[in-house]
Amino acid sequence: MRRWNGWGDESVAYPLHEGALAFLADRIGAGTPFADAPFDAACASLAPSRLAGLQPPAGVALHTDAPTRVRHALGQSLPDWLRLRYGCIGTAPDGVAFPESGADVRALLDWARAQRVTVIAYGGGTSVAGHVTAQPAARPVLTVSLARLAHLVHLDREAQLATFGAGVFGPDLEAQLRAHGCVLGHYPQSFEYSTLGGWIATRSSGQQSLRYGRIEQLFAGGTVETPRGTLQIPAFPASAAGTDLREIVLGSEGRLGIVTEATVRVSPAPQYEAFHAVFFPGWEEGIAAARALAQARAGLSLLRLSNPTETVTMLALAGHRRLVGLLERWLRVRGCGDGKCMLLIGVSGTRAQARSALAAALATCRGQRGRHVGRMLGDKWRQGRFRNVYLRNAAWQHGYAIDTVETAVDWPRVTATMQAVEAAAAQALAGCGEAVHAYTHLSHLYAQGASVYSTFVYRLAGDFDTDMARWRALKGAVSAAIVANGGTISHQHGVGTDHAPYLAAEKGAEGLAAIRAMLRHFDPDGMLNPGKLVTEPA
Ligand SMILES: Cc1cc2nc3c(=O)[nH]c(=O)nc-3n(C[C@H](O)[C@H](O)[C@H](O)COP(=O)(O)OP(=O)(O)OC[C@H]3O[C@@H](n4cnc5c(N)ncnc54)[C@H](O)[C@@H]3O)c2cc1C
Repeated sequence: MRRWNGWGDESVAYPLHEGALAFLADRIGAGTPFADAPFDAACASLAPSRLAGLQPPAGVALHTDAPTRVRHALGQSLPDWLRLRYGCIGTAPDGVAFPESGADVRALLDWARAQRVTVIAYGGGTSVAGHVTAQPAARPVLTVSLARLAHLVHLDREAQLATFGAGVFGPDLEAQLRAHGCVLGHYPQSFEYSTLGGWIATRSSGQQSLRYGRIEQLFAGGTVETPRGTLQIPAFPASAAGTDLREIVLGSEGRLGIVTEATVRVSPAPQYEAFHAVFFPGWEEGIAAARALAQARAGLSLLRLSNPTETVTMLALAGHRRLVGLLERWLRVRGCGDGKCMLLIGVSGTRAQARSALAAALATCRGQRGRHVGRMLGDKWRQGRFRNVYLRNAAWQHGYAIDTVETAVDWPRVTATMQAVEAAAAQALAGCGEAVHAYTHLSHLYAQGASVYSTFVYRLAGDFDTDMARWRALKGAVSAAIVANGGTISHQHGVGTDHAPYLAAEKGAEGLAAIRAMLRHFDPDGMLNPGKLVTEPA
């Protein structure tokens, strides 16, 4: 069963070992564990449903019970966690509907418009930017879960196109494709619990986007039910027929309509896949190699460069102290001591393609004094790629919060942005009398620049207001640092509520006005997910 107040399946634990706890205590002080609010108390705190007793469209399941409402009230951002863990749910949907077809979604939107009900589309609820949280509103709020629209509708192997119900979760989507020898290749870290519709609506990016592309490249067309009517977007290999309507659906965050079916570009399953690790003496060498590899368009499936603090942290959290100790001694005599950086390199395709891409990549790395250490760390990363997220649960149990931010900037600004974000986090938490353990990796690499992804670990105070104040201080400071350095407010997590105040910095007044006008066209009454993406001007 899925955890109601944390990440993932209740039966999966990813404990922090003694060494990892000592590592954290050394850097930011020992955490203090405290009890979470019980589920029953969270349910009891909800206001009565304003949809109870209303008759939904024929044949559509509408649940107004408190447990279902709590389970669909919040996403996975740190403020969402604070509200769940402390039992301060606040606003919750008045009901959750489970349509089983596009026609059900159409009927729900027509019904909601007639009843003056606000509608929030809900995929997997893995948003980390406040996307699925109901705003305090005079109107009742209906969350529409796409969980029952999860099937492979059509597969055209010749055209390499697959059409799915938009509520399909990552593992189910890949399993249905694998049965036909295909993959989509979209692997966000939230893969286990995020959905195709959510990926499209938030412009998501998967860990192997270097090979398969971001969701923008994978989304070929589909069906969107909007309050005004049905938007059907056909899939063409390419088109010069004016504005591409996919672009207005991508990143629309549930404000334009509900994606019911999506057609995606699939690939034959790779025959071979491997992940290798290379260490560099320092950041300068690592980033030079990473940039050269990205700009060579070298046929790799993954490049992920950790800065020195992240490298140390990953090695400390890995356990296996003896093996890591041996590795570090081996690296030290080869010039990679304190300050070393780890680069993960993924190769996929036929064995011959993978071997030749890897050989070329390692030659580039050697030019920057990179030391190839083989596949062991890469294999470990692959095993843990969707499991490391469970560390958030374990850290919380020991009194630590983990939060992340991400942006993308051009190469000349990558290092300065990384440093500014980490420094801003340290300063913000120092203002709260706390220390932060901040570390960064470049998660997605392009010829033009890279995504800069920073993680922050800091102590929880154990009460809602203080922890919310700490998060606000941190989030405000790092967001301001991103904007000041010319970064986008989000490379992959979207805007939601948490990033909305910073959107004007990159869209400008005219850009925001155009987005608002476009949303108003499809949703004239403003009934879809208000307060997300763009706020209405005062
Ligand atoms: C631990 C963790 C790791 C993550 N790693 C990544 C990562 O590597 N890459 C990445 O891109 N993101 C990542 N995310 C963020 C998150 O998983 C993505 O934003 C994801 O795309 C959200 O999908 P979802 O199905 O959970 O959508 P939800 O959270 O349910 O919804 C997100 C938004 O999309 C809208 N929406 C959902 N479905 C539809 C639909 N069918 N039609 C219209 N609108 C819809 C919602 O209304 C909402 O505004 C991570 C999140 C967590 C918690």
